[in-house]
Amino acid sequence: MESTMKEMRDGASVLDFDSKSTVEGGVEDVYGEDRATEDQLVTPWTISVASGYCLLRDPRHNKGLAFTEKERDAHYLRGLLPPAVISQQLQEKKLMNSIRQYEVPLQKYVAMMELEERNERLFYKLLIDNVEELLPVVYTPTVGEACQKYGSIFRRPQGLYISLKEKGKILEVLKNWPERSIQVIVVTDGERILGLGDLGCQGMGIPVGKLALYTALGGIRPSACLPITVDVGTNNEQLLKDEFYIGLRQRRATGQEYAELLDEFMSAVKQNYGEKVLIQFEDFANHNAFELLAKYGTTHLVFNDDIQGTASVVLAGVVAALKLIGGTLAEHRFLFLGAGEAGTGIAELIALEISKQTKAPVEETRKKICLVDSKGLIVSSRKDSLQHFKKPWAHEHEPVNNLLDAVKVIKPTILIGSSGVGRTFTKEVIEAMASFNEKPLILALSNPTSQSECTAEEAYTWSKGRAIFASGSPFDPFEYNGKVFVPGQANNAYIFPGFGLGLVISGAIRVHDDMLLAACK
Ligand SMILES: NC(=O)C1=CN([C@@H]2O[C@H](COP(=O)(O)OP(=O)(O)OC[C@H]3O[C@@H](n4cnc5c(N)ncnc54)[C@H](OP(=O)(O)O)[C@@H]3O)[C@@H](O)[C@H]2O)C=CC1
Ligand SMILES: CC(=O)C(=O)O
Ligand SMILES: [Mg+2]
Repeated sequence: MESTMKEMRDGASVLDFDSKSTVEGGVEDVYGEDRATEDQLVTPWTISVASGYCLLRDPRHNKGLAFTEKERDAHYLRGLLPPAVISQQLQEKKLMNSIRQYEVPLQKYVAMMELEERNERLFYKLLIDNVEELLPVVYTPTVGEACQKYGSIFRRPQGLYISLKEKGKILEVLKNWPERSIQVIVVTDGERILGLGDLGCQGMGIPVGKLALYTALGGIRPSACLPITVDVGTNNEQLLKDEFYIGLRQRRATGQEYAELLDEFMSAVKQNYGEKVLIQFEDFANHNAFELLAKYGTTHLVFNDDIQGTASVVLAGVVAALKLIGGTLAEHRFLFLGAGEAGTGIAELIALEISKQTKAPVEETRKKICLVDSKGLIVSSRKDSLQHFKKPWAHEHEPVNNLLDAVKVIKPTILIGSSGVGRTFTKEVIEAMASFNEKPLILALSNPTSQSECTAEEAYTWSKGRAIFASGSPFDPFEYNGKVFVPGQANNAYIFPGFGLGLVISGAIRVHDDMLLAACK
């Protein structure tokens, strides 16, 4: 052992390279480091001990200038740091000062990601202590722009990439991840990133951001969190042409090829981490999201954040808003713009809760809720052509082509935007809501800010200060007629970290609707 270690230090005779090597090509230096060819690889050896120079480069343990005198002695750090010892509190102050100086949100994002790569404890300290200020940086809206530009800002992998190239080897890929005790996985296939569409492999920013919140808001150890992007290609032409694109350069696999990769992934996760690992599906397109949830909901500990997390947080928001707008849940009429994952997920949980409260069957309570999609109001005459998750919402009603007309005929008390399309709550729509509601509840859930159905300013101005408003991405307080209105944020971030924590610490192995209702309360 002794001699092997010495040989490794002295120049890697361990690998038994000599001048008679059969390796063709490659340029050789005295350490044999450049012997690798494409056919014959040189195994990269590192001796990893968390002390000295390596310790300063290990984000899990590095404290930078906050290492105390005693720690500097104990961990062989003398001389590797300037003499000043700076407390974590002061480090935090310095970093917040420098982050505040950036005017471009993406620069703040990059600064935060660099900090995470350098000093993980400090990263989480900043995030926890300044959550209101930094949530829009590491999460929506800035994470949306980060995903769009991920190819350019990508430095080091922050999670696992499992692509079609890894088919048949996913279990091995999972074993490449340095941590063993994984409790929460957030996985995306990048097809519906916020309201920005298909960003392929660059969707990785989303699982990374979501898991940062699992730690900052849920208290799950960072090492127990694993962000994963399953790359089955992208249909985003711009990315396919982008020379900096980091993903598979092919159109999306579908059908059996897609299902088989996902199936291998789900089996490998269970085999590697056991039955109690939580898998959160995030930002899949709806044609896969509902199917994956139905398929794996009975065999794995999974939930879909966009369908179920959003439902839980929005129901909680509506129930809280009843204190302002009055009435019981059952006394309200709901209209949605957008009948996808978020829209139908929220609608179903509201119907379920009304059913619980009133003892009416859920088939009846669903009738209090109407949804508009890109083709107009969902009505029974459209039933045959509807995707399965829309069918329960195809009520008996005359066809209505657009949102404004739907608002006028249905006269909802609560209007919820989950369309992914910005500025769809027009002046006419908000004015109509305000014409028959003393306090219309307006939720513009779509992310990021550019896709919000309306801004806070628009909701308050067009309703003459009467709207109760919340949005998926945050808006600043707005002053109208001398009164300051503070908009709420309706985002699943308010629930998934706590929900996930509950699942993990309770030892649950399946997620049930009752848990979502309990979380909502
Ligand atoms: N605040 C939060 O916590 C959350 C917010 N979201 C946001 O919600 C948005 C939608 O997400 P998700 O439900 O998963 O997406 P989906 O793609 O599943 O659903 C989008 C829905 O909007 C409809 N739609 C699209 N364009 C229009 C339009 N111009 N007029 C009317 N309807 C339209 C679609 O219609 P059709 O079916 O006819 O195509 C579809 O029904 C995204 O922006 C996402 O960021 C999502 C989850 C959580
Ligand atoms: C918040 C979120 O999950 C989304 O917009 O997709
Ligand atoms: Mg999402």
